[in-house]
Amino acid sequence: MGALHEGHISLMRQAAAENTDVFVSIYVNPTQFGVNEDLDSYPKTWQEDMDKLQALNKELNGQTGSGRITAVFAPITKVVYPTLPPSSEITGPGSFVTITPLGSLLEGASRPVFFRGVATVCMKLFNIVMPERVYFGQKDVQQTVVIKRMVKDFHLDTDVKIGPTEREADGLALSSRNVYLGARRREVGVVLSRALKAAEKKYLQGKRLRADILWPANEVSSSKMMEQDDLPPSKRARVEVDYISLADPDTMEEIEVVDASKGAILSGAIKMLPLEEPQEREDCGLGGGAVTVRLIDNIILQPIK
Ligand SMILES: Nc1ncnc2c1ncn2[C@@H]1O[C@H](COP(=O)(O)OP(=O)(O)OP(=O)(O)O)[C@@H](O)[C@H]1O
Ligand SMILES: CC(C)(CO)[C@@H](O)C(=O)[O-]
Ligand code: BAL
Repeated sequence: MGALHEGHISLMRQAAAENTDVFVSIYVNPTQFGVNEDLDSYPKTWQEDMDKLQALNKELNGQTGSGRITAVFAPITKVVYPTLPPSSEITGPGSFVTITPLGSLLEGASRPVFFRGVATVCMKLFNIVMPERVYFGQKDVQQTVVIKRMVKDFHLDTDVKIGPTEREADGLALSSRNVYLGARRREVGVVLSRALKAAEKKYLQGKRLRADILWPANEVSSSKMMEQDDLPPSKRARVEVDYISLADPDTMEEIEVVDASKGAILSGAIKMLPLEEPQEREDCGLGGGAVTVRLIDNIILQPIK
């Protein structure tokens, strides 16, 4: 969806290492945004994106045995949705791909049209470009599960490859939406990756029960929420937890016990609420701190042989 950062570039590097020709798609797909979501404020940085791709190609040209970015596919909506103006209503008309119940859980529960939009646009992109391999980031873990399921169930002839989540030094997952955070919310936003790390530690220590794994994550997030609530509005960055989940890696359904031979997916979503009292000369991020920023993250609890 553009507004490229190192997370996206890392996927392109991986694709270039494994293929001769890499197509980059840049398209902010309207059908995956609900009517009250942030389609209009989604960051668009076309020129900077092109500069980054050219810089990457320069770097790749100097490497032997590496492919390069051959094309950027940035269609207009009339090309992607040729028949009807696309609908973001759950009951709206259109030709859609739905993956249920997988697409209704977690991110799908908070964003009811999201995975219908994602599966639909990816089906279109795959049909147009006919890639031998497609590259997605682990940051959007449920999306990777949905796409793998779609490829399997619709017999699509492509390999789905997943690249690791790129992070800031303190653990915050890179995301195009981070530009809206500003310094105050940026500092608090790292709570999600800290909470998930605390839960992962329990799994690595041998815990397998849901309650034993998730309590430290809930503890980390609720103490951060309380700490911020107690600060004055001029200093705090309020945060709400949307969900913290421990789920089956194939179905994304919540589990009570982790089967260590299969592993599990720990994931979460938080909402950074608008800044209440932005201060003069404060770095409030794009939008002056007024945009609610929803952040997601996850850790895969690897199977233990
Ligand atoms: N930090 C990251 N590390 C690795 N891959 C990433 C990262 N962030 C995004 N990606 C992947 O890049 C691809 C394009 O994602 P997209 O354009 O939606 O960007 P995004 O940064 O995830 O945006 P947002 O967080 O605002 O949804 C997706 O496959 C996504 O999983
Ligand atoms: C898969 C995707 C490109 C569909 O628009 C989007 O959800 C994304 O960038 O993660
Ligand atoms: N990477 C997911 C795109 C979205 O949040 O709409």
